[in-house]
Amino acid sequence: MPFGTAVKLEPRAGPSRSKAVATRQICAGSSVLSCEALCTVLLPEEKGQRCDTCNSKSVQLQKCSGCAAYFYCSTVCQGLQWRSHHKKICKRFNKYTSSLGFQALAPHEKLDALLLSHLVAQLDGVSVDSDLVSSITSLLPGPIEIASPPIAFSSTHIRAPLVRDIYSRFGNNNFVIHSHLTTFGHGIFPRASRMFNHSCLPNVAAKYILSPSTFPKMEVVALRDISEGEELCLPYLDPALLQSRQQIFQLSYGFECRCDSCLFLEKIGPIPKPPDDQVERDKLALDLMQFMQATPYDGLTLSTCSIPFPSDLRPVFHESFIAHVAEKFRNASHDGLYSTALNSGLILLALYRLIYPPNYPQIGMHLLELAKTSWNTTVLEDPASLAADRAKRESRAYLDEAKAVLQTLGPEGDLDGPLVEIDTLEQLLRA
Ligand SMILES: C[S@@+](CC[C@H](N)C(=O)[O-])C[C@H]1O[C@@H](n2cnc3c(N)ncnc32)[C@H](O)[C@@H]1O
Repeated sequence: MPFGTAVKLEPRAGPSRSKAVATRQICAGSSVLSCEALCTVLLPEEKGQRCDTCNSKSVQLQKCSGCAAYFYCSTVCQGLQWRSHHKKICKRFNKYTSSLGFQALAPHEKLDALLLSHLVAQLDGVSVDSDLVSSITSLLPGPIEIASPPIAFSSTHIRAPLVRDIYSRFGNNNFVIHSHLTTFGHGIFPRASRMFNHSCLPNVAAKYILSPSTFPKMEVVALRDISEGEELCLPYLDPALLQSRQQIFQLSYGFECRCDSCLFLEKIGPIPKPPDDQVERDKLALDLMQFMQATPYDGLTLSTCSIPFPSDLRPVFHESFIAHVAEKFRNASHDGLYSTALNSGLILLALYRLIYPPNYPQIGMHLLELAKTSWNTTVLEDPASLAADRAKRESRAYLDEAKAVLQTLGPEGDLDGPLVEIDTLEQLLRA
């Protein structure tokens, strides 16, 4: 299968069937795959905020005059979606979404039902033997057979067994579409699904390019230099789901992850609950920071680092501990003491560096938040004070690091975003 010159498919042992392998050295920041969405659906809260075709945000969307349930930023986008699937769905849409069958579905099932409706309507005029249909049916099915939901359009051509066959690929192949780490829709990208297996220490990441008059495009970008022969892996889930991820892989994807990060967690044993007592929690965080300071951070996560991890620090990997630190940082950075924000922000940074691979977008976004937090302090302080000078230097340092990380992934998603914020903050720091 021709996937481009930098990547080829090779057989792989276990349930994964095949793997995407670098055919040559790939530099960090290079795009290894670019493909248009076959089909997308917006999250309900994004309806009317984004164009249903190109998914760009707009304040001047035109409603479909037929169903009043789809929104477009231009007649070009409306025409594209009309020809693609909406002409088959429009008249029946409101009856379908108010039907008991649709109403009884859980929110995530409703989203799948809408995406499946779009896809079946789109495939209606296509031969069942076509490359398009087989690009979906040749994907690996999920581990559990789930009845397909009612759909808006029943095709005499794409019959129920084929619809079930297609739906059985949804759970373990479809992608969430996001902008600057915020999910706004789901999409089907068969080429990317066919290629990439999962790793909790991925060396590539998916970003989405939104431009008017086209369907959203996925680009898969190298997060670090990749050697010839290395497997390219995406994260299927947020790697910070340290406790729950194996269960999700088993249930939704039918595999056990054996990446370095999972082997590391297996080696350190079960993750104990962190203490409820705030003083003890703070002590745990302090111990983590001392351990990190004593450990030369050379761009490796702990799971690929040879230094043994102290067992009394294991509770820092509890999902509740990470969530607690993230919330403390969020609250303090918006409306609290700089010292509290900086303290919790640095603990979160240490955790992210342990969990995520270098150049992972979460690390870059968090460094940018730290830079903004430091800058906000300089505004509150006397400009001539030592405290203002220190906060400015810290802001500069976090910003430089954020820039290096986020530029690896490059521009993505909505126009306003971290790269624009970096430019603005750079100008403020120069002034
Ligand atoms: C999107 S597909 C990945 C592409 C797949 N290799 C193929 O040949 O089509 C997802 C499925 O690949 C398998 N898979 C992905 N990552 C894996 C991993 N790290 N270990 C084992 N199986 C994996 C699982 O069966 C999963 O449901």
